[in-house]
Amino acid sequence: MTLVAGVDSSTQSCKVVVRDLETGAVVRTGRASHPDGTSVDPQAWWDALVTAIADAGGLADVAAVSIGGQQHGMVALDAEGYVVRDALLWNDTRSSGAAADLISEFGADALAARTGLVPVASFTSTKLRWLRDAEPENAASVAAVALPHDWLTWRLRGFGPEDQSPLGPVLEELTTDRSDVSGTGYWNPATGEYDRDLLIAALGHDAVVPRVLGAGERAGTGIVDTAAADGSLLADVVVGPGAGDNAAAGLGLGAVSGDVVVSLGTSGTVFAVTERTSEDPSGIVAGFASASGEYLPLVCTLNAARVLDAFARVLGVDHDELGRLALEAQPGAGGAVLVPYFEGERTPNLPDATATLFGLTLLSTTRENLARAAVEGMLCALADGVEAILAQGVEARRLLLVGGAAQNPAVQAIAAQVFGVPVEIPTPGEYVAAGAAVQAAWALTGARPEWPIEVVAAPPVDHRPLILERYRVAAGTYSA
Ligand SMILES: Nc1ncnc2c1ncn2[C@@H]1O[C@H](COP(=O)(O)OP(=O)(O)O)[C@@H](O)[C@H]1O
Ligand SMILES: O=C(CO)[C@@H](O)[C@H](O)COP(=O)(O)O
Repeated sequence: MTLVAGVDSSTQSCKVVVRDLETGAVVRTGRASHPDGTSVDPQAWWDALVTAIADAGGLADVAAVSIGGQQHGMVALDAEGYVVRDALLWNDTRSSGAAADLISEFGADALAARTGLVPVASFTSTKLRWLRDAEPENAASVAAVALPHDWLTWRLRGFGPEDQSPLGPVLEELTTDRSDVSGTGYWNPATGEYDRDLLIAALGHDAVVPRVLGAGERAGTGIVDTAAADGSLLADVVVGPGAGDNAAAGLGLGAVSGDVVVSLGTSGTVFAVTERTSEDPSGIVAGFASASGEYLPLVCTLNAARVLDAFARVLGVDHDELGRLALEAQPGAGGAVLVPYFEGERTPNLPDATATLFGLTLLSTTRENLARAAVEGMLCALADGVEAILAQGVEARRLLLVGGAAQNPAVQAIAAQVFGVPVEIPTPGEYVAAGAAVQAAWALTGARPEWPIEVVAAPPVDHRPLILERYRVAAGTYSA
């Protein structure tokens, strides 16, 4: 049996899935946690990757591997290959002022046309501008800029600082892919080229940026044997291009025209695979590229699964019980409305906002209504995203619900009430890692594998417009 491996280095954890090349069947899995926080030493991701690989039984018998990862994080390297400072993650909002500065210097319309994006704090270019202004000494020492999956791929291939890697700090060996580079703010999805002027405007000087690989292209051959202490290499393992996690999930799901994916992980995202680039000067829809050669218009919120984590904690229950409580309440949660901007928010662009519970009365303040308000608030925050994606001309025959929180039956049922589109739940699984495994197989054989995806639930459409109407009134008070 030929085996391939896919990795999802996401915000909260690292997951490794080993699959049978022929059938796509999952053979082994491994997992390790990432530290909390929005500013993280990338070494923690490497340590988690090593642990997750060991947990998955190692990669010694695997023919190919590819790494999907959280998007946008700024991994700044000096000329010796050391990280200059902790990486600022996609959900770190300190660069919101830098985003506003870039917009006022270049204009939202021009930036949307040049990069597919209007800057918000999530995007890498704003983090570089923040570094230039807040930490000029660190900025001056930056020799290369990479994304989380680029850096992990480079390290796994054996590159890195002299004292930490067998092959040393060869910055020119950094690679990325179309999907992840499209979230930097200095790459043009229409031309497929870096926009060097924007990179220089952000960082203050030029730097090495990773070579951009196409779908199915190899980053190289040979990986570090993470089970060996001496840095020896597994010389024959093919390394795929890797991807941003959302694009990898799209690939893992085999998303095609008519599919809109809603992912409920740390972030909430809504996206579709399209033939054409998208340009949204309002900045709501990011015009990313897909991991399979097309495009990936995407809307992202900062507050998704962890909204439910917080309410489960406060109510002293686990996720299953939170779901049971939520389903015992009526749609609309007795008037309780949660606007869940716990981490600030990106869509709408309110980086300093906090969450608010509206509409509480003595009668409505029950555990059931609070649980339901949490689920409704998390989903309603994404409803505008679904509308914005459809406004880009995307057709939605069904919404595919994935990510940690999508496993919750209450989330599935309430999604069918909030979104006006049929909802389907694919077999529970790690779809980012699945997409990365697809890339590994593609890079190994030269052909995209066709592994089956099954839908295990399709809650009947039960549209309750009242839920979203009330939410919009409450959320509207933020921008008033
Ligand atoms: N049954 C469940 N109900 C609600 N939330 C869940 C459930 N299972 C996992 N989660 C939450 O999903 C999140 C992890 O999802 P995941 O898609 O792996 O996130 P990420 O990719 O951002 O790390 C965690 O916040 C976890 O608590
Ligand atoms: O910033 C975005 C998309 O633009 C996020 O979707 C990140 O890519 C993090 O993903 P998760 O860890 O939530 O899967």
